[in-house]
Amino acid sequence: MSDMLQRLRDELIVAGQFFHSRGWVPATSSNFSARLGAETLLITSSGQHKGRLDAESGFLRVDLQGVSLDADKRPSAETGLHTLMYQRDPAMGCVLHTHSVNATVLSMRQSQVVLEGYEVQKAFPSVDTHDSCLVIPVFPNSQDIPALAQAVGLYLDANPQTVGYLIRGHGLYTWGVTVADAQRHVEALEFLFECYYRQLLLDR
Ligand SMILES: CSC[C@@H](O)[C@@H](O)C(=O)COP(=O)(O)O
Ligand SMILES: [Zn+2]
Repeated sequence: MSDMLQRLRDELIVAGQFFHSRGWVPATSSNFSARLGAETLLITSSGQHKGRLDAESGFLRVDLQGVSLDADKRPSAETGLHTLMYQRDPAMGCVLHTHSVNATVLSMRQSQVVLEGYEVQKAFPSVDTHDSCLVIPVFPNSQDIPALAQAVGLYLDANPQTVGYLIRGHGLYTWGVTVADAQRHVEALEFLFECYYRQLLLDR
């Protein structure tokens, strides 16, 4: 087993523990991946508790089409939403999907979440001022992952600055060059969703 695989696997295990401590990966929800090479990804296997990932059974390798390279293990049911991001960008290093209460509830009420005026928007490399606008689109949920991935891909073609998206009643997808970057983006978006939600309540 390569040093890189072990390092990325350990980083994803720690990310899962952190997300679990914050209540963002309930039950067996959520999935994580990281790039091992030009054509290979490490991804969580389906049905695992992401706060208690086992180094052996919790992960497998897939190719960029999502085909398992470890025959005895089944990749995440949402692998197509991960491979989409790596296929689009050779610099993509990590994709994280979480199921927080705020992401789930907001996605039921909004067609998009528009974040404006928050200092924490600067957690994203493309943002250098609070005086900016981050649009987080909401896609209808679907069990047809190839169709969902196609819809996301078309949106990203038209909106390449997008830093993450929501799936209605389901959760958040965000990404980064490294696991640390993607983890920071989950944390920033969760903070911003909490602020957005509280502002909606104050404005009622
Ligand atoms: C336990 S419900 C959540 C799942 O349906 C799914 O949305 C999810 O995030 C986890 O699926 P998985 O196949 O374990 O990667
Ligand atoms: Zn999910």
